[in-house]
Amino acid sequence: MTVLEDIIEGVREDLAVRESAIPFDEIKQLSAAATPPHDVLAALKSQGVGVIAEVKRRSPSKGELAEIAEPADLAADYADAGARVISVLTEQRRFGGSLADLTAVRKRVPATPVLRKDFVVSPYQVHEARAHGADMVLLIVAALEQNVLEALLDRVESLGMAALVEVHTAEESDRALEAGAKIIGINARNLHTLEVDRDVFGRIAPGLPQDILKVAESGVRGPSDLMAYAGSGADAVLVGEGLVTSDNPKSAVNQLVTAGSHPACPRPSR
Ligand SMILES: O=C(O)c1ccccc1NCC(=O)[C@H](O)[C@H](O)COP(=O)(O)O
Repeated sequence: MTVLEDIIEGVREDLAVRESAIPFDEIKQLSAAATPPHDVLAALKSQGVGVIAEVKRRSPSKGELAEIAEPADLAADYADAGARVISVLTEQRRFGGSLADLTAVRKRVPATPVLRKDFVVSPYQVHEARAHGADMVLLIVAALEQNVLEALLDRVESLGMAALVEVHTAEESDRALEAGAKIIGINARNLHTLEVDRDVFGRIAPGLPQDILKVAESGVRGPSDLMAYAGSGADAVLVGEGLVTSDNPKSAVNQLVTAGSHPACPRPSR
């Protein structure tokens, strides 16, 4: 069993518990009653290379990263420093996240789009994301059959949210395009082996259509990594570990935002 398969097995077990506590019809009603979502596409299309800043306590690859007693405080720092989107890892077993984290962040940064970063395999989780205030949902191509990917993408967009469709290979990027993805995240991390290869972005991004928003995920440790991804066509970078392990996460985001809007930073070619 690969790391990704192991994570998804746990995600399905936890999901079954939540589904028995709150039935599907009820979570649908809660999602319909939530405050309308932000326009994430518009936020990501604004000038320069954007920063998606992640609330990440721990990970399968690195173990404990940061305690993060108050995820809302961290998110407020990220937003103040100019992050375009706040990513909240809600998976519990391997990342130490929760839907309570998502709710707390949503409340604290009402003007900033929020991504539910999880291993979404069912429409229930999409409604759950919306009910807890998410504007964007991660869909991992490697974790989903094509028909399921397409149905989930439809569901996300029908609720007014945006999908970050994550790929790691050229074959997966073909599947993402086939499904109708508008925002494609190219993850440097192979979720089966956990190996990080920053060159994956540069191999896949140039083959994607110009109008697709391209997000470089994983392995950003500072402004020079952002600049390198920008040079290969990134519209935004998604950063977790480099921020939560910093002595000053707010300043770390600010440095990335400054680099992403600097005249020397390669421009996204939209
Ligand atoms: O981070 C992991 O170890 C990991 C393992 C298995 C599945 C997903 C994993 N991470 C999710 C992510 O994609 C990252 O949190 C995100 O891209 C930020 O990466 P980084 O800046 O390197 O923390």
